[in-house]
Amino acid sequence: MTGSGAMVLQFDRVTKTYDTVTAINAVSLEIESGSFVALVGASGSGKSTLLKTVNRLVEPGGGSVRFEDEDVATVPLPALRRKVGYVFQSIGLFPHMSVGENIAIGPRLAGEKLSVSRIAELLELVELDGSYANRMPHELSGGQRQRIGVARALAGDPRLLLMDEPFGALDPVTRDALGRRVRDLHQEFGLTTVMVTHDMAEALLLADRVLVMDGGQIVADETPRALVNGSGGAIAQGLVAVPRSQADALEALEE
Ligand SMILES: Nc1ncnc2c1ncn2[C@@H]1O[C@H](COP(=O)(O)OP(=O)(O)OP(=O)(O)O)[C@@H](O)[C@H]1O
Repeated sequence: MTGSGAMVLQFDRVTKTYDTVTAINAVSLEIESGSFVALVGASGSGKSTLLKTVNRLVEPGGGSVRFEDEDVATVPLPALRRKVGYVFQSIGLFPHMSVGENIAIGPRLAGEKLSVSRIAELLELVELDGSYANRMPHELSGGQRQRIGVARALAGDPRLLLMDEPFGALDPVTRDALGRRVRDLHQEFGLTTVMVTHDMAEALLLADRVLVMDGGQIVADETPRALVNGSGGAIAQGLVAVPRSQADALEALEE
């Protein structure tokens, strides 16, 4: 369910242009505290670029992004990145650091040392035993690495979680389990979560609100229920048609 009603993120006519490509075209958008928002759309529609304007991996050419009523352009980067957890597909664990050191890297860069018990606690949040802290990244499966990515994103006690195709490289069973775990953590910690995904079924099942991007703009902004019931326009419905036709095909196999 959505949260308190306060707006945690406010995009005001945010634009980003690369040479001749307008990756984001004057996007204005507000995201409510406690909501779980999925950002879907075709490849190249601007999803990742929009997400990265929040933690300033991308600096917009125009417009502004406000996080908790502060323009992110004016917040010192370490403080911003501490409050904003970030999980992405190629999780980028440092190969020569143990799992524990990888989890603790964000706080360490901000001058804080995480205790062994805090690292074990973070591992338990993603359903891994505390002993994983001593492993090296190459000793993990892809799903375990992605769990470490989530633990690392939570290490700074963020209030906002940004996820860019976090489960894209995972097998369907792991993907489903980790998606539901993240949804539970979102609820447990009262986070606001924005997740980029290619998978409309994942968006419909995990999010409270689904934003559809096309050509650098948001062309639909609907609840999953409204999308399933036909709202959102042609582009959104084109994306909903994929899981719908798969569900129909499965049903047709039933005896
Ligand atoms: N660093 C960059 N330099 C030049 N063009 C870029 C850069 N980053 C993104 N773009 C372009 O901006 C547009 C939007 O890219 P973006 O990565 O935001 O799309 P996306 O919807 O996240 O795509 P995908 O689903 O494939 O990850 C694309 O046309 C892309 O080629």
